[in-house]
Amino acid sequence: MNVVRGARPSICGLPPRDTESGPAAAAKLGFVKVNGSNAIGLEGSGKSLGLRGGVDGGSRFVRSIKAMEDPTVSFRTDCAAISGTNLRQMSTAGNSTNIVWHKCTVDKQDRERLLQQKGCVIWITGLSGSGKSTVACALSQGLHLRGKLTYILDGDNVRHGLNRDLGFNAEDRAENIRRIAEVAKLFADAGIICIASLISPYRKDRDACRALFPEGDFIEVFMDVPLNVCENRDPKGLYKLARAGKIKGFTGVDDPYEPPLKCEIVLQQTERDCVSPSNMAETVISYLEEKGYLQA
Ligand SMILES: Nc1ncnc2c1ncn2[C@@H]1O[C@H](COP(=O)(O)OS(=O)(=O)O)[C@@H](OP(=O)(O)O)[C@H]1O
Ligand SMILES: Nc1ncnc2c1ncn2[C@@H]1O[C@H](COP(=O)(O)OP(=O)(O)O)[C@@H](O)[C@H]1O
Repeated sequence: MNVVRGARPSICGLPPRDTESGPAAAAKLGFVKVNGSNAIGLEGSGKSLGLRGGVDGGSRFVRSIKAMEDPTVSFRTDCAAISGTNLRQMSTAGNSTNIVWHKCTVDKQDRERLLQQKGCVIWITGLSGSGKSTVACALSQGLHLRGKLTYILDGDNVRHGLNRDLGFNAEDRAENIRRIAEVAKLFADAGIICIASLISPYRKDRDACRALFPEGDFIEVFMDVPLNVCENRDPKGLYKLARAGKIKGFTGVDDPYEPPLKCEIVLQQTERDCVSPSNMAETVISYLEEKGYLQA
């Protein structure tokens, strides 16, 4: 029995760092806290480990860490394999020259096995007020209840931080969309189902995002809601301000919205036909199920 206890073993002559502690460090060592006591997962032992998570309204999921059941998973201890430095290939990306891609032995598939899902991005596009944020939340909730890990990148929210330097002219919108797509790509690589909800009004910007992802991993969802419905909702009073000329370049008023010509999912709503956000979320979840994204 290979029980790892105490401080991390030293790697390449570096002394063990006793500053590393907490759940992340414990997880690295194979320790996971279950109901307050330390349970130990054993590499290659064929034993699974119960983990409690996904709490909602009193219901709990008990899931097992598949990686720990997988006899092919083993720790590499040689420096080259761990650091990935045996794969040196100089490249250039944008203004960055002489850069080297660093590859790790733990990859996307390993993370997906652990999470029992496939990393991807659900890209929700549509007019302001079309219900993007609402459906993003409903979707996140629906997937969470199924024990799936999601993260929402909402245009409005990301503009409070990472994209606070950007406005709403075409160039800034393109940069806003590009950055969110790059972040979504990192989340997808982490094995997470990333939900991006932003107007993303221009087709060519959305197509550029799609090109960043492997085939199938960019799932474009169009909120097909007529402008008058969005304008009647106007929860933030922005259409009113735009019509009064107090906001310039407002999407749908004096800046264009280009609907997708071909996308994976259309969530349609008319004045008469009111579909609930949870029904819309179910449509997306069915798609994910059918395409195999809810399993590793
Ligand atoms: N000029 C203009 N046009 C459109 N929207 C505007 C504008 N100015 C501010 N807002 C508010 O910003 C939110 C849109 O941000 P996004 O990052 O989704 O926009 S974009 O994808 O870069 O076009 C958008 O949020 P939602 O209503 O949730 O879509 C608006 O609240
Ligand atoms: N399926 C729906 N049916 C009726 N109203 C909705 C629906 N989805 C969203 N809404 C309402 O429409 C308004 C705009 O929704 P929101 O999610 O903020 O849109 P967006 O993020 O596209 O700007 C909100 O007041 C919300 O409650």
